[in-house]
Amino acid sequence: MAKKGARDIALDVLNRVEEHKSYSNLELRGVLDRAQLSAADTGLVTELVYGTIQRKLTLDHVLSHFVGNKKLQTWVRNLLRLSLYQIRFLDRIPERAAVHEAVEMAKRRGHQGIASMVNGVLRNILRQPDVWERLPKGDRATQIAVEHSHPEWLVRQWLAVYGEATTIAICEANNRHPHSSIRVNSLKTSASELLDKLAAEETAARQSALSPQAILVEGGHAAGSRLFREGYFTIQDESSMLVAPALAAKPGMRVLDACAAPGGKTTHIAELMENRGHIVACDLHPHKRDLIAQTAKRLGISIIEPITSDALDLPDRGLGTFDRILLDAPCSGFGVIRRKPDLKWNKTPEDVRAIAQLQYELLKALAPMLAADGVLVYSTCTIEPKENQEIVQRFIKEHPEFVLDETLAHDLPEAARAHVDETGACVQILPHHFESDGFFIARLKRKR
Ligand SMILES: C[S@@+](CC[C@H](N)C(=O)[O-])C[C@H]1O[C@@H](n2cnc3c(N)ncnc32)[C@H](O)[C@@H]1O
Repeated sequence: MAKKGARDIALDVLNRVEEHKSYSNLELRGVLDRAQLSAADTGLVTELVYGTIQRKLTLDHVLSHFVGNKKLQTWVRNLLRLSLYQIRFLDRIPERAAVHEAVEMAKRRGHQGIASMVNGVLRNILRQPDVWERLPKGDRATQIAVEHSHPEWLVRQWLAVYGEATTIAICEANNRHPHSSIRVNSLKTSASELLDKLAAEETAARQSALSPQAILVEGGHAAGSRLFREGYFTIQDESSMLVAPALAAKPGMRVLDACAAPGGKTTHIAELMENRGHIVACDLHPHKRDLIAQTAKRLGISIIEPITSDALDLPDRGLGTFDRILLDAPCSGFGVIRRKPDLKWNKTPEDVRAIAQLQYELLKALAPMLAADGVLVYSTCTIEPKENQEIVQRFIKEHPEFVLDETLAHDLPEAARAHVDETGACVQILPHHFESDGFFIARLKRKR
C-alpha cells in the first residue's frame, strides 16, 4: 500500500477525534509515532490538525453558505474544513494544490460524486473571497465567536468580564502558534550558559521577556536533545514559571505541592530551594507518581517525595504542617487553548461550575495543613474568574485566619508586576500579554 501523505494523515486524525470524542494531541501522537514522517511532514500534519480544529467555527460558517443544511459524512466535512484551512490560513500551500489534493482524497475515500461536490464547493469559495468577511446575523458575541472561532457562550462570558477589545485580543492570541519555552535548571547552569550551549548545538534560542528563568526555543524538539536528557532544563510555559517564585519557598523549608504531576512546578520549587528541605508532591493518579520521580532524577533533585493520594484526604495522612503549600488546581484550562484547541469545543459551563466546586473543596481541605505565618499559593491555567478570583474571595471570607498577601509583586519578575490586581495578592496573565499561557496566581497567608 502506498505511504499516506501529510494531508491524508491529518484527515484520519480529525476523523478519529470527532468519531471517538478523543483528544487531538493523543490521536496525533499515536499516528505520528506509527507513521515515521520527515520533520517537515510531522510539522505539516500537526499544523493541519490543530489549525483546522482551532478555526472550526469560522470554516463551518463559510461552508454553510455553500453546502446549506446538506448532511455531510464526517470525513467529507473534515476534508472540506482541512482544505479550506489551507486555502485561508496557510500561505505556503497554493490554493490550486489544496483543491487538487482534496479532490484526489475524495476520489480515493469515496466516489466521483463526492469528489465533484468537493471540487465545486472549494472552487465556488475561491471565486468569492469576500465570503470570509460575511459575518453572521446576531449580536457582537455571535459575530466575534464566528470570526475568531470560539464558542459563543465563552465569548459572551469574556465580554462581560474583559470587554470587547480584550476578548478579541484573547481570541486572536488563542489562534496563534504557541512558543516553545524551557526553564533553566539553576542547580546545574545559568540562563546565559545554557544559551551558549544551545547556540553551540545550533538551536535558535532567546531569553524570554516574561521570566528570567525562561528561554524561548525554535522547533519544538527540545525533549529529544542531549541537554534535556542531561537535566539542563525542563520544558515549561513561561507563565507557569511564575508560580514557584510566587511561593517564595526558602532552602530548608517543608513544602506541600498538592496537585503536582507531572512535576513542572515541584521541580522548579526544588531548584529555587537549592535542593535543600523537603517537598511532598501529591497527585491523585498512581501512574503520575513515576513521572514526578523521573523528572526529579533527571534534574538531579533529591528533596521531592512523590505520593499518591486524593488531595482532599491529605489532612488525614498524618503529614503534619507545612511552611508553604501550592495548590496548582485542576481547572478548565481556558488559558491553554492555543496548545489544546479541543478544549474550547468540549468544555461546557457546567464543567466550569463543577471544577470550581472541586477547587474550592481542595483549598478548604488543605488550609489546616499550613503552618502559622505560612504561605499558600493557589494557581490555575485558566482565565475564568469563577475558578480564580471568586474562589479566593470566597475562601478569604470563610477563613478569617487567612489574609491575601499583598506583597506578591515582590516575588514576581518585573514584567509580570503590571498585571497584579488591586488586592496586591493576585495576578492574571492573559494569553495576549506575553504570548504565553493564560495563568492565575493568588498568594494567601495564614495569620501568625
Ligand atoms: C494543573 S495539573 C498540575 C500540574 C503540575 N502542578 C505541574 O506544574 O506540572 C493538576 C493535577 O492535579 C491532579 N489532580 C486532580 N484532582 C486531584 C485530587 N483530587 N487530588 C490530587 N491531585 C489531583 C491531576 O492529576 C493533575 O496532574
